[in-house]
Amino acid sequence: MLRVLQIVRLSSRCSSSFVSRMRFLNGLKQNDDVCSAALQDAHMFLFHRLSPLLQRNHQGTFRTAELRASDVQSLLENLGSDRTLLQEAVLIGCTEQNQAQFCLDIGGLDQAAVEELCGGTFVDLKKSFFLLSGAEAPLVAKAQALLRWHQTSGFCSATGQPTHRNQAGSQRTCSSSGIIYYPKMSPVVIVLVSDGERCLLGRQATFPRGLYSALAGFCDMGETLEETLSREVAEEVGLEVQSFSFSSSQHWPFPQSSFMMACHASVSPAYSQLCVDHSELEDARWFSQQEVLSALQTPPHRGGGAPPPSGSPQNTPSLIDSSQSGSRTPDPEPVENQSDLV
Ligand SMILES: NC(=O)C1=CN([C@@H]2O[C@H](COP(=O)(O)OP(=O)(O)OC[C@H]3O[C@@H](n4cnc5c(N)ncnc54)[C@H](OP(=O)(O)O)[C@@H]3O)[C@@H](O)[C@H]2O)C=CC1
Ligand SMILES: [Mg+2]
Repeated sequence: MLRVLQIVRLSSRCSSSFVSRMRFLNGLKQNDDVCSAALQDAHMFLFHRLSPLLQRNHQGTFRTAELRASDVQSLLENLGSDRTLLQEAVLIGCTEQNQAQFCLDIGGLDQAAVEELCGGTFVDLKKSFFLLSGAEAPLVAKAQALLRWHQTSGFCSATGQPTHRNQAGSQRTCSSSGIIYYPKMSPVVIVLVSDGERCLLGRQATFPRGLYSALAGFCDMGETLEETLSREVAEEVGLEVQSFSFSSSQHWPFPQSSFMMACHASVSPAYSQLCVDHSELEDARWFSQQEVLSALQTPPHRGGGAPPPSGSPQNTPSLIDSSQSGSRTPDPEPVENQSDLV
């Protein structure tokens, strides 16, 4: 308790609320007792087999279900589950008021019973991205990535012995060797290539029909950002990048955790002839600014792979990189009709 007070005092002395929140979270990761105390009064994000629990409000928009740790404890009691399940919750952040936020996967419980008791629905993460606000989607993505990491990291890859998590769930330690494991993610570069007039988009055979996106690729061990970018563009479309600039970054939970770094790159118009590697991409093409603008104004097609809207589907992408659209929220409609992502 003394340690809790020390951390609260340290936080309150900081002038910036951002600094205060970061210090508070770091304290929870470092001290299991402090973290346990924060868990008792935390905001909880519930998942069922990695699908988040969403609730629909009066305006018809979706939000993550607002639950406190005490609500989850009552839920566990109601369903005859072990109350200690709450200890498996993983820290994902904190509110502006330094209220800890945790996530918990209750995949062992009856899904329909939990949905009825909580007045919500467990929704596939990809579909949730279309329903949640730009502020909530990244938090839910982070939560799912951490829950998945814990579910698949129960044993040490060096000794084969069980690993044990700290209370925050920010690391796991091998009980035999003492090796500490941290949540893993793969760095990926996603790049919009331009020849000064047009931009280059490609599609993999597995993409939903009509979807084109910027080129992307995993970083090889030892590569810099610019080396990955140049290699991927050379490998996938046979072009040599002249210059590039960093644009933004995003965590991407599909299919495993990636750290996506988005860049713009330019190639010489004189050397813009594409030589597509069809083992990687089904198609890649240059698109004019007008084509991109009209595609972005076309609503995403619904129904998981339904054909793009009529017009000139052979020449116009119906979705451009919708995979980066975590903050894009279409009009609410039945969850099962939301469009697919990469
Ligand atoms: N436009 C796009 O392609 C978009 C991609 N993304 C995300 O970016 C990621 C990377 O894009 P993608 O074009 O698939 O990547 P790559 O162009 O690098 O091609 C994927 C292949 O790279 C190999 N590979 C190398 N390192 C890894 C690793 N750490 N994890 C998995 N595979 C690896 C695998 O081939 P092998 O098994 O033969 O070694 C895999 O099939 C995707 O997983 C996707 O989630 C997101 C938005 C858009
Ligand atoms: Mg690729």
